[in-house]
Amino acid sequence: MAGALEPQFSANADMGKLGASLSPLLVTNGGRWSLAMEGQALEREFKFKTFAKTWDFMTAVSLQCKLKNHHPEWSNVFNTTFIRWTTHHPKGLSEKDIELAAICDKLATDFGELAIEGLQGQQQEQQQQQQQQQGEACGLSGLANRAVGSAGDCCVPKSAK
Ligand SMILES: C[C@H](O)[C@H](O)[C@H]1CNC2=NC(N)=NC(=O)C2=N1
Repeated sequence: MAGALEPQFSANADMGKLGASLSPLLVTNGGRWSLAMEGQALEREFKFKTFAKTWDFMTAVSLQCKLKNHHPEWSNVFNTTFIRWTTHHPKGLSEKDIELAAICDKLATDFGELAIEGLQGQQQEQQQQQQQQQGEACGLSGLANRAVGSAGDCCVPKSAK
């Protein structure tokens, strides 16, 4: 079960510090993010009223990615954006993933993120898991997975190849 996953931090991470900043982001602690990919990733969906708002949010996120030199695995259809933060090299959750996840939460609020009606954190996570089990290939995480497959080993420095 995704909720029972332990975070897998990338090599050289200060686990105590990362654990403390990660914890409030998680659905299990009242946040909005779920651990995925065997604890190596944080993911969630964002919904907005219109495509224009969604795209503005994604543009704002992309500016932060440029500033931090860190990219998400993400996909978008109409008013919904799926974002997964994971570090490709060294593999696992890093400080940048956690920092950018928190920035996404803040930006989403600024751009008028819609509340997921009637769903509390735990229920929301159950729904996400069901969606994963029901075949992510046609969902937004499936779209992001396809992009990951095509991008190859994007983040391995040339010296380590
Ligand atoms: C060479 C450059 O520093 C790397 O490609 C960076 C850029 N952005 C990155 N983004 C992510 N998500 N993981 C990485 O390992 C990573 N590495």
